[in-house]
Amino acid sequence: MSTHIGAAAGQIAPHVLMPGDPLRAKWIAETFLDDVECYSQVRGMLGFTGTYRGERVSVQGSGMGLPSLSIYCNELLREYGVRTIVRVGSCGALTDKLRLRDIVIAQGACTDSSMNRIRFEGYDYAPIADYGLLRAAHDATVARDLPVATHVGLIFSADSFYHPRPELTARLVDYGVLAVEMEASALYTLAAQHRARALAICTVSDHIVTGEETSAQEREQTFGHMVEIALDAMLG
Ligand SMILES: O=P(O)(O)O[C@H]1O[C@H](CO)[C@@H](O)[C@H]1O
Ligand SMILES: O=c1cc[nH]c(=O)[nH]1
Repeated sequence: MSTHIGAAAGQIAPHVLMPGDPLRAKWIAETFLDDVECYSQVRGMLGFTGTYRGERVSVQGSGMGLPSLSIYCNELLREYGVRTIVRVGSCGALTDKLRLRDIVIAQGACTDSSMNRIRFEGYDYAPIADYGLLRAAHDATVARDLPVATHVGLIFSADSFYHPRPELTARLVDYGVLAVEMEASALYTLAAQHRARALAICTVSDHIVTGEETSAQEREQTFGHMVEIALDAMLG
């Protein structure tokens, strides 16, 4: 058992889906996996292992924000031998090119977090997705002919959900950033450190431009297309 994950050695698969919401983790496990076992309930941050088309897959909640995700990623990568993590998150659309429920595959992640400034002593590091996963996820969206649009591009991993400086977010949009969430930058950095594969796929739950939003229940239980893409990419 690690400090924050109550699993024994071998209970977690090498491939992990990682939503922020632990109840989305439960929904994913119950909806998409067979032979599911819950391996952790520590702090309510649920973790499950099951099988998808015969392959073992785990689903681990990360909580919200880079620091929380970093705890779970560090423990998965250091103590449980995890090799692939695909975040299946929600995000806010920052541009009218995106619509509610569209999918964003995060090629790279900008951030206002100081975690990497501390890690790299002021140098800028560019956290990017694993190219093989990114390409496989994009191919999966084409093969599945999804009823929602998919966008590949930059995401902003913010420290604040209620951002105090929206004018700075607007500047990021001028430089091509599509959407805001709160974890991908840390996920990509930790995966690089541990020579693991990572990708973040997010469904647009809020539209910052139009003010549209989905309910908490919808964020928990209806963002299935990104999960299908993630499973195809991870196991394909
Ligand atoms: O729905 P999840 O995966 O938690 O992702 C997004 O939702 C949370 C904010 O509501 C943040 O964690 C953000 O990244
Ligand atoms: O971080 C997030 C996630 C969803 N919607 C937002 O506006 N921000």
